[in-house]
Amino acid sequence: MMDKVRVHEIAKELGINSKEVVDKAAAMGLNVKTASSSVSIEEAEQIMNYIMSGASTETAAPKPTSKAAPAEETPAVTVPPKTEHAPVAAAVSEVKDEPSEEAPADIEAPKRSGLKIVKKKRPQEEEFVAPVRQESIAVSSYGKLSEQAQRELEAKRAKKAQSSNAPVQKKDQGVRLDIFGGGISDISMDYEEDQVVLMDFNDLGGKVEPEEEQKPKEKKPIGRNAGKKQGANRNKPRQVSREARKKYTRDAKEDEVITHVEIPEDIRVYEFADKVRQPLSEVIKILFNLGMMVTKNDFLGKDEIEILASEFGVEVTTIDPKDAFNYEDSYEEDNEDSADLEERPPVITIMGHVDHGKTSLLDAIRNAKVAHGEAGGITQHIGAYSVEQHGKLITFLDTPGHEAFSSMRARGAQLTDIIVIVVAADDGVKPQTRESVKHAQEAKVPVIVAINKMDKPGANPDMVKAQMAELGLNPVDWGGDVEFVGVSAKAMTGIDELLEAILLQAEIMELKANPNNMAKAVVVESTLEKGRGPVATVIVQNGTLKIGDNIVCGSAYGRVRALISDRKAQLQKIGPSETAVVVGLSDVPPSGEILMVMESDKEAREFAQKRYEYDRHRELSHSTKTTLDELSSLIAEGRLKALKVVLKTDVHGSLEAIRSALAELRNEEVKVEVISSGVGGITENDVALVNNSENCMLVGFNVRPTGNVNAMAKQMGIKINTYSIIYQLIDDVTAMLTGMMAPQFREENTGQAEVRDTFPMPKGGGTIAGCVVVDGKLVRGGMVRVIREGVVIHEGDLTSLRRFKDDVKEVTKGFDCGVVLNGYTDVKVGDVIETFTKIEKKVSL
Ligand SMILES: Nc1nc2c(ncn2[C@@H]2O[C@H](COP(=O)(O)OP(=O)(O)OP(=O)(O)O)[C@@H](O)[C@H]2O)c(=O)[nH]1
Repeated sequence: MMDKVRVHEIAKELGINSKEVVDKAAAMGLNVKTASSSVSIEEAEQIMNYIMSGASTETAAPKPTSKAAPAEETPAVTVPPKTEHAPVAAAVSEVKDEPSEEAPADIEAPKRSGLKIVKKKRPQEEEFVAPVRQESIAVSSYGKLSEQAQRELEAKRAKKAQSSNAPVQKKDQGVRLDIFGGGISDISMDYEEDQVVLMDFNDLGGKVEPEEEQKPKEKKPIGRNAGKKQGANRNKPRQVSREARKKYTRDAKEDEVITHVEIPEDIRVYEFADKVRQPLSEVIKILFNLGMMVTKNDFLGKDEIEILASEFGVEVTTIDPKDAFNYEDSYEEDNEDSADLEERPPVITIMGHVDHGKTSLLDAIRNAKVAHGEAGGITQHIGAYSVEQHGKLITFLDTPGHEAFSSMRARGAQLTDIIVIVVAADDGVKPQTRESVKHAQEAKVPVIVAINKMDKPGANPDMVKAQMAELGLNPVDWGGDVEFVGVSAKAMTGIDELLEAILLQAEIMELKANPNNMAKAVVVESTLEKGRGPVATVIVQNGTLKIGDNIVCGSAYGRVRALISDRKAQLQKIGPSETAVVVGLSDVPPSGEILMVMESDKEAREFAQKRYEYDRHRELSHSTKTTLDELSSLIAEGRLKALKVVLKTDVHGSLEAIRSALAELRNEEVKVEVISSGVGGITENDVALVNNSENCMLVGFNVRPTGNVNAMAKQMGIKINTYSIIYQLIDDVTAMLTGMMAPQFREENTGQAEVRDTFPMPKGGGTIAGCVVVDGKLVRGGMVRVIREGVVIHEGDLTSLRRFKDDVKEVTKGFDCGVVLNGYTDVKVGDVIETFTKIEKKVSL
């Protein structure tokens, strides 16, 4: 039996928002605070009556006798003219979705207002609005509706079909309502309604007499608004300003036949409402009814858009807002047969398991080649470098392996031509080796295997070959197509062979680019440098990047002021597959971003600006959309213990890599929450932030705190954790997280004894169980449980364990003993007593 009604149900019934109902109910003196507060049916009726009539039960016009019919069932409002109270009330029940001031059904004004209210949603009924799409499922580029949504839709459609057959719809009845008692321009439609106000030419007999609309303004309201104050307060219940009404009226008139809209894929609730010219509350209501709680700033998903489109009878096509700043599309790719295409150097990424020698190999290659190059060439770490082998260049990406590679791939920047997988000859294939192979296979990038540490006595290249062959990489000398080269980064052997193999592979691939095109490059690493500002290491994919070029790079733009090589040489230009640090950007771009040369400074600036606005827009409106199901998991999430981290790194690549690694450190109990992160040194702000947060760790990667920051941290008792190896950082954070986890225990049973007899203790002190140990041993100091016929009937402590009259620590199998249980006397002959200890387990993530 339902004898309570919730506020939101009343609101839904009335088609207004819950807050209004709460306010009204409170004004009536009812104890109603939120949308989920409940009231009795009588109170609900009073509230509804009050809201509809603007008067409380005592003063209101006679109550509608039946519950208001759903709005959909009343496409044309039927208010017979010149009728008094009761019919007015009936009319009220039919137009319950109307705001109270909109349909006063002014008895003295029903002459020839020449207006009628029709439902916009039913064009087949109302020839006035014929262009409105009737098809309920809008054609769109989106995927299919979810099953549940589909069912909801079906149900709604059935309901609609039913209601459209209802006899109340008599379009030619010539229904007239004087809305607001004003002129046409003043006529408004409730912004929560889907009705449009149209001239009713039937009633006017073809003559429009707008003058008549002016008069009722002064007239005394009768009917729903009868008990209400006049004048300024007349429209109070809905609080819709005249301007707002005008606006909606105007919009409605202009856009009443919206059948098709173009929307961006990422559209928020209020933007969608605006686009389809529907009240925001209506959009929220529809989604709410489907169990989706959204706020106006939430982004809509594909299914939600489908549902809404169908509800509003609007066809929706999505456009990509990113098109506005997608400068990449404007790049004129070179025709494959173009005579301008020239051979370009290969770009190599080295991957492999930790400690198998990636860094050593990169260094070995670089050192070997630098020594041949400019004398004393001092190299700097810039994230990429080129070496020369027999007059041919090879560019190596020198970034935190997988992560940088993945993040670049995620951004669609396929930069790497060949992947060199390093495997230690003495260690063989390990988890990260497999991961590297997987990466390469997924990206369809050819692989060369460098078997490193060949200098070690335990080196076993055949083992490596066999293991790699198992992963699908068959060595050339075994009849496969993958080059395996034995090297030693330490002894500097095999380096030339490796470079030869790379060049050979590159030759097969026929890598080409057009050096005469405008440059298109990919950011490998970026940072903010003192004195130079934002700098980005780029690798040119096509064209030639020159000093003075106008460039755009995501939301950054500028002019190339300097190009610096890894050997600190100032360059004038860099061609395809070449790398350099670019100075002159307005901001630090993320790795993987595409840098492109533009015709003009203005063009570059515009693209960057649009991108900046887009990014900002997205950032400001983090979606808080949740379904009811998600809500409970969010609540559960709130119970998660979070280790907060403030993270600073030297370059963007590491920042992204560490962030994503930290995000993975979680289980059902603990997680990492990076509350602030950035590229650059640790600042006093960072220390202050950590100081103000609970469970917070300050982490720096390849950055060191300076004097002031150190002093401040010391004073506040904050530890600054700095690292230069990602794995150590992750290990430390993992240890911290583990420390936050609740201890877990493991039980260890020590033994069981059978109760053979029981004796009452002197002075009623309990029961002594005379037992024989049948398995293991009974021990004192641990826990005990009593088992009767296989069922545990008691668990607790052991008060005493005795052999004859002596207290003992333990009694082993085959011996008798007396056992007294703490607070438990109901031991019976035949019970089994078991002692056990709880051992704390080492928890791990
Ligand atoms: N004997 C021998 N040791 C090597 C060789 N190459 C690297 N090592 C040693 O192996 C260890 C790991 O080398 P790294 O170059 O740091 O390995 P990595 O794969 O870059 O490791 P991460 O950067 O931690 O992923 C170091 O102690 C090196 O000195 C080699 O060819 N022979």
